[in-house]
Amino acid sequence: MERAGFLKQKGVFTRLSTYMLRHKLLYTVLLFTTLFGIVLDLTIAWLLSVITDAAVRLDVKAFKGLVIFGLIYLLVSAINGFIDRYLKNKISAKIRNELRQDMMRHTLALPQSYFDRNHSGDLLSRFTNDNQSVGNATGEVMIDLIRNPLLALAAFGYLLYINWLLALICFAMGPLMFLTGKIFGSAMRENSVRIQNNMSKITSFLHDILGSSMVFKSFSIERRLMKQYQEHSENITSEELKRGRIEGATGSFSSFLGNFTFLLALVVAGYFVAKGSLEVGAMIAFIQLMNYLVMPFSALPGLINSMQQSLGAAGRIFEVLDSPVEVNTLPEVVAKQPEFERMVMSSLSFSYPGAEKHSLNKISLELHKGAQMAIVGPSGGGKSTLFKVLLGLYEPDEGEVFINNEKISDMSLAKLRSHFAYVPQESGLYTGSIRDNIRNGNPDADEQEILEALRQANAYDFVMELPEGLDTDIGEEGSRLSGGQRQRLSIARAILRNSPILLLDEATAALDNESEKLVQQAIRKLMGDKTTLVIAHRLSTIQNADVILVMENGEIVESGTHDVLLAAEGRYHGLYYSQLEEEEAVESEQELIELASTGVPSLLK
Ligand SMILES: Nc1ncnc2c1ncn2[C@@H]1O[C@H](COP(=O)(O)OP(=O)(O)OP(=O)(O)O)[C@@H](O)[C@H]1O
Repeated sequence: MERAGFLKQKGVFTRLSTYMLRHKLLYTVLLFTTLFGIVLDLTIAWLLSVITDAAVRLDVKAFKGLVIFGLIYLLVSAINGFIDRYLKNKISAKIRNELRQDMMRHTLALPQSYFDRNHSGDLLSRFTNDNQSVGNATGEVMIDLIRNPLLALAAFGYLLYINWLLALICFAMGPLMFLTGKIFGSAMRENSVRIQNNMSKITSFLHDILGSSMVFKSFSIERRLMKQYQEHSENITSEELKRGRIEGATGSFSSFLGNFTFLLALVVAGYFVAKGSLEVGAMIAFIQLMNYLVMPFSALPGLINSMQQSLGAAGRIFEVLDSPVEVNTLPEVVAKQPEFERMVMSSLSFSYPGAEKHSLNKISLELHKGAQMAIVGPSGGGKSTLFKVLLGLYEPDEGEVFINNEKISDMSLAKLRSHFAYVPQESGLYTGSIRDNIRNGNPDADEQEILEALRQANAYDFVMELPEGLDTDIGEEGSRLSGGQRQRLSIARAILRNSPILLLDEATAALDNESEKLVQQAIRKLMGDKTTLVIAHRLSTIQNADVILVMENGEIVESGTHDVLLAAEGRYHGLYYSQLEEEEAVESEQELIELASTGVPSLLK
């Protein structure tokens, strides 16, 4: 187990070094400043001994030169320190930036199944917490891991030169320090993994909650959420407290060893000075050098722990980077819209990974240029899944889809998707301006084309009334707009895309009559003479469709025009009349409310 973990970390480190090697030059300069820093550290010990000896010898003349030397030393040391810190930060920032971008490029290419399986909050945590942690490893921690043993070695060499017996006493604690690191290291590693997992859970939780403030407010579940958050937060605190205990034990144990050796060596050094076999200056230099020997050894276990934490974080990032992608390079927007004549689905079946039952079962249909096809049916019938397969988000288990006689499995995903303009149920708008959102339909669209699309989508007037017009920031997922406004912007985006087939997933959320009318008008303009495949939840909107398919349990159980299906008195007939009854009930309820609200004041008069 332990060995497997070590091998895994070794693999992660090798992987991480490919990023580090891209900055060979910076690392070389950093190595130079580090080595120079060690020389500067030893120089201080030497300077102390020279000043002390000059003082003991009452050699006043020597001080002028020593002061000048000291000032130059301070200047050089400050410059070296600046370059050293700057380079560490620069390398770490650059590697973090590269990892972030690689991760984003990879994430954008991940298949839909990845997003269905993994929580977006977990991904967020890898983009932020883990990225930060890896940055530390490639800068500060990495260099200190190299610097500290070198400093200890150099100090040991100097100590040997001063007095070999003292040097050996000091060096004897080395193995003990490593033992400390080993004892506490594995506890620290396990603790880090638990903290990272808890961080990922809390980020996922926050992501869900903060993205749906209306839900928690309307359900008044603030206390419940607070309690759940408290649990998540306390789990992290309890692990952090454990970390504090482990770090405290590691730190105090290693500084105990360090101080013990230090005192021992000091007593011996004092004894040598008293006996006259060691100069006072040499003893002062020795005390300084002791610090350089003790400090790296006592810092080493902590550094190894930090490195392990960072490698854990890097492992989580590489896990994402190793997840299979659906495309090797991010697709380009296809500038020229493809011609479309006919789409055929033949005996298409599909089950979600791990699911026992088919979500699509032997679906066959034909859609011709200009035709308007509607899909209706009970919830869970497979309507959205059909769209997902068409868009190439999932591959069918059996059967094929042909567009103009070409198998979609032989097309690039970019080419396949260029056939469709998709209007999702939930609008799918992003934080940013209206202009940016509409342009996602066609990044090359000019101002006139954007305004025209807004006009056709019945969105022009409301956008122009906003203080910042097209530049208005619509908030998270368009939260500063009404439901109907969001839908009309989503339609404008699809209009701008101008693809031959329109995939329209009608919103289930009911809009008020006025808003509904505006959206319906926009949809009609969007459909125009376009080939349309629409998932319809309100059957009243699709009575003119060329063909209506009724889907149930992944199968097409009925198909035909509105009149034919009504006459057949089958599933569609049942769905249609039950919805009609519901709508009538809602309408009469609304009439009663209106009557009540207009009637009450007149009674009061
Ligand atoms: N990501 C998924 N993983 C596993 N099963 C899924 C997934 N998405 C949908 N399903 C299942 O596939 C079946 C068809 O779902 P689908 O979303 O296509 O239905 P739908 O007709 O669009 O429903 P609705 O009208 O409610 O949107 C359902 O049984 C559903 O539970």
